[in-house]
Order: sequence, then C-alpha cells, then structure tokens
Amino acid sequence: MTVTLDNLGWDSRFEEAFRQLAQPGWYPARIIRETKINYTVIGQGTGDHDVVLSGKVWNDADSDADLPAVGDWVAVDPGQEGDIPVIRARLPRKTCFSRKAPGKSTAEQVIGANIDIVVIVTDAGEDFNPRRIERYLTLVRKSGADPIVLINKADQTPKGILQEAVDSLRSLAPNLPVHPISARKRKGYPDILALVPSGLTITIVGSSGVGKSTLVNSLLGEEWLDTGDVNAVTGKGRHTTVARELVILPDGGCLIDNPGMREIQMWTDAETLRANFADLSELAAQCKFADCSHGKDAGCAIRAAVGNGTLSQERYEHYMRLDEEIEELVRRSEKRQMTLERVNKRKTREKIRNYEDRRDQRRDRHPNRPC
Ligand SMILES: Nc1nc2c(ncn2[C@@H]2O[C@H](COP(=O)(O)OP(=O)(O)OP(=O)(O)O)[C@@H](O)[C@H]2O)c(=O)[nH]1
Ligand SMILES: [Zn+2]
Repeated sequence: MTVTLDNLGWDSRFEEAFRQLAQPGWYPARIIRETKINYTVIGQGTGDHDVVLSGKVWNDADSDADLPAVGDWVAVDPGQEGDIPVIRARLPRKTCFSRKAPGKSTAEQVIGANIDIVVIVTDAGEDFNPRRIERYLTLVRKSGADPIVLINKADQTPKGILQEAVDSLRSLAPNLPVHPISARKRKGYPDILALVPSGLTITIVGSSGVGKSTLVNSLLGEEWLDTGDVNAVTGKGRHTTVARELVILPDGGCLIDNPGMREIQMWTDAETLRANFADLSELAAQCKFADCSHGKDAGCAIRAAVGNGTLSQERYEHYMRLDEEIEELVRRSEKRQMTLERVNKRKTREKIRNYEDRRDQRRDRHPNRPC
C-alpha cells in the first residue's frame, strides 16, 4: 500500500494549520515513534525516517505535554542534503490522550495525539465490570475521542449472558456503541471495520487477556510489515526493526499501540480492583492500630466484621490478596510485549527456519563452535 496523507489521517484543518506556518520545502509528517533523543515520522511517500526537534519548538513548549508526541502532525524542514530533518512546528491537536506522569510531579504526559476512536475491549466473563468501562469512558471523553466497546469472546459466551452484558454496557451512556465480537473467529468484524475507515486513528485498551492482541493481529494482517521503507528524503532504505507505536492499517487508518496505553490499562484495572473493596478500606481505617495487618492484631475492625458475620470469609481473603493481585497485574503488564514486536518476532522465527539463518544464529551464540 502506498501511504498517502489521507490514510495517515490528514484533513482540511491540519492542511490549513500547516499552510499558515510552513516555509517552502517543508512537508507534513506524522509521528510514529518517539525516544528520549529523537522522533520517527512518516509522511506522504517518505517512508519512516528519523527527525530531530528544533530548539525553538523545545523552548517554546510551556510543558512536556506541549511537545510533539506519537500521533502528532508536525511540519518538517528537510534542510540541506545530508542533514537530519528537523521538526519546525507541531500542528494543533484534534484530540489528546494523556495522563498525569507517575510520581509526585503533576506533569501531564501525552500518550497518543489525534486519536479518533478508542476501542475498549472487554469480555462478558471474568473481565466484565461496568465500573471499569466507566473509568475508560471518562478517560476517552477527556481526550476528545469517541469510544466503541467490544465485548470479545462471543464464541464462548452463552447468548443470554452476552445480551445482558451488551444491555448493561449500552446503558452506561446514551448512544454508546457496544458490539459483541469474536476476535478468534473473526466474527463481528464488519462492525468494527466499517467504523474504522481510511484516515481514522484508533487505539485499543482493555484488561490483560481480553483479546486485544488477537484483535490487533487480525486487523493488521501481515500486510503492515511490507510498507516499503525506502526513505524518499534520504533515499536510503531502512529496516523497521524498532517497534512503531503508530501503524497504518491495511485498509488505511492508523492504530496507536504503545507502552503508555498499556499503563492506562494497568492503572485502570488496579483502580477498579481497589474500588471494589472501598468499603473494606473504610473499615480498615477503624482498626485500633494504623499499621494493622488485619491478621492477628488486636482491635482489628476487619477481623471483627468477619467474626460477627457482616463480612464473608471469602471476601476477607480476597481483600488480603489484593496487593498481590495488583502486583501481578503490574508484572503481567510489564511482561506484555508490544503486539507489534511480537509480530516482528514471529517473522524472525519464520526466517530462522531457513537453514542459513539458523547457522548464523548458532554462530552468533557459540562463536567458537564449528558449524
Ligand atoms: N474464545 C475466544 N478466545 C479468545 C478470543 N480472542 C482472544 N482469545 C484468547 O484469549 C487469550 C488472550 O488473548 P490476547 O489477545 O493475548 O489478549 P490481550 O488482551 O492481548 O492480553 P495481554 O497481552 O495480556 O494484554 C488468548 O488465549 C486468546 O486466544 C475470542 O474471540 N474467543
Ligand atoms: Zn485490621
């Protein structure tokens, strides 16, 4: 597929903003990846290429959130032959998905810019929790994007339970699109694909295990790997071994999938878990000792509630495991590789089936062993 500005999400508003500030020779490009030192962008016919930020854009930014982020449109100055192209300006954003940076700072971190649709994935089984979906909806609304809720694993869910789940989530907000799908069986796809036409940018959020990767892989197919990465600016071809955080879908449209989004999922789930036990946290405040472990300590309000039957043993035990569960959530989330990296790895594995590669790999691993 030849990448055009249109299937990257370019529209008349960006066009106008670009026209007003661009100097002759500058070109518009979209940020597909950022590191601490530079950015990778893609423009019409440019392929992926690295660019740096101009000192002026850096200095003019009032906060980190003002700086270009994945999904942003920027005006790039190619400079002279052999120069690294420079970002001269960031175009105003349509939407902005952000969260407060971790730690004490109040700084806002932009996770994805210009996202049109946030696809919230859940299932009608273990993951089902309308409160969690409400948390996502709040984040989505704040960003300016539109939400779609997909209830995955419809193939393994009894019809009645599925319908109840659909009804209950539809009642969360007027006109909220809620679709049962099966990512595994590729059912319900026309709904999604019709909602993600060329030029829209989506991102996918949802708890670990609900089927996000399965969905992403089937949306992307394998085609996205062949983006013909010859850089029209530098003229050099380059392998994209580094994971992109914004990929172009086979039918146009873009997907933003990055570690920041993963954290949103993790924190939303941790918050939901804690909120489920808000009443017990209140009870805990009544324990005699502030550092009560709710085990054998004297004056424990939680043990007392179990004793007099107002709190079930099962719920008490679950509460005691909550921190562990949250830790596990963080671990799983950290372990989770970017879907795109995973697809890349699969491709690498295929290559290794080739004998030559296998031999090279062996040589790399055991340089002293004869092949
Ligand atoms: N029955 C059924 N299983 C599914 C479906 N979609 C995904 N799964 C299974 O659910 C499990 C988790 O799927 P993933 O796609 O890895 O889920 P994820 O949301 O990406 O999970 P994390 O990577 O942990 O965030 C896998 O075993 C999938 O095969 C579906 O539509 N139906
Ligand atoms: Zn206690």
